[in-house]
Amino acid sequence: MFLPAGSRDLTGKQLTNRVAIYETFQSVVNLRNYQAIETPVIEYGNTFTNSYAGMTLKKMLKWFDEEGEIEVLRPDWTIAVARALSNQQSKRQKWAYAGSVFRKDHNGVESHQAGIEIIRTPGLYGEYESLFTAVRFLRELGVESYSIELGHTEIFETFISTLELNEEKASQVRQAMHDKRKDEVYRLISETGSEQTAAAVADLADAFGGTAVLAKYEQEWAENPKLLAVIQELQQLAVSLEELGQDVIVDLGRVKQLPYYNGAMFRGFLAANGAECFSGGRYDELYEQFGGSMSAVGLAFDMDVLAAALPAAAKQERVCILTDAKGLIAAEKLRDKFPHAVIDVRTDETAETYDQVFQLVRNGEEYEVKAK
Ligand SMILES: N[C@@H](Cc1c[nH]c[nH+]1)C(=O)O
Repeated sequence: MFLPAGSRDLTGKQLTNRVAIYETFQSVVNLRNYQAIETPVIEYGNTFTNSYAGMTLKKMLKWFDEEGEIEVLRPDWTIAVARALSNQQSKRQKWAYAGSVFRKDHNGVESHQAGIEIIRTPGLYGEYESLFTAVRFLRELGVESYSIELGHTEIFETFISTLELNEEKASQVRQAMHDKRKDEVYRLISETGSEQTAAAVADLADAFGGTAVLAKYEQEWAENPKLLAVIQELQQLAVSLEELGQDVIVDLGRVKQLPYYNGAMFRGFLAANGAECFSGGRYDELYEQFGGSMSAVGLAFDMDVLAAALPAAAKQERVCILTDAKGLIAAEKLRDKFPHAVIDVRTDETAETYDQVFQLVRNGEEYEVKAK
């Protein structure tokens, strides 16, 4: 039997690690007073494709329902949670979730996320809380070597808004910028006539690295209150993370990879393999579809990346109890003697390896335990 392209079965370390990681996530968010939320796996496509959410149907798993409406498998938690919360009376600010998202990309179709969303909080509270939760969670997992990258939607968008680009052109520039194809960025923008903006945006493709980049652009944009405010915001976040002992990098040329972001954006990268283990940002405008903008910030961890990166859980003692079918009850009782061991009760021999093997031998009505 075959699976559709992109679907896969999972066993072993990757799966066991993921379960353990979910447990750590639950305990971290419980201790920070997050409220759990779960949304259905099946939703209307429009929830994600409307002009506020901005996703495209192309990569979603979708079909028509009997009324001809497009339904999709949850392609994004953040939008689904916003929809759900807009129907709720709850005044809670901090929400946490865990489960699959479905998008067709190079990694397949299903990925596993655990995330947080923080709404209705003042100032930079949402950014701090998101980032601090990430730091705490990764520390609890024993992930030590990673960098947090800070970016901001309003740098690239401010430059772009001064140009009259149609949708198609704007998305080409965005893509070229995302791929850091500096020459292409310059070419596309200078075609519109503004060579000065073309040079400024192309330069942004190199504006990444350590936090010294912030100091450089603080000077460069000293006369531009909007960009200066962005730099100062990123500086505050960077300083707070560094105070917690965190390695911070910045990418001022970063473009939003999800259409709903409008503010600070952050990502976590594992030092070992450069894999992105979390990603998030501010998205106040997504809530405008429910009447009025609202402070909203969050991030989601890639549980598959984390599961692959963690070492296998510490080995537990493995015990095998061999018995005949009638001895199963006696074997069950024997478990109490090994409260922390992994115990396999078998009625047949096996090639699996154990630290200890016992045989239950019938002696009248009783069973005796013999070491093998
Ligand atoms: N939903 C985003 C992560 C996120 C959570 N909150 C804000 N952003 C993602 O899938 O990458």
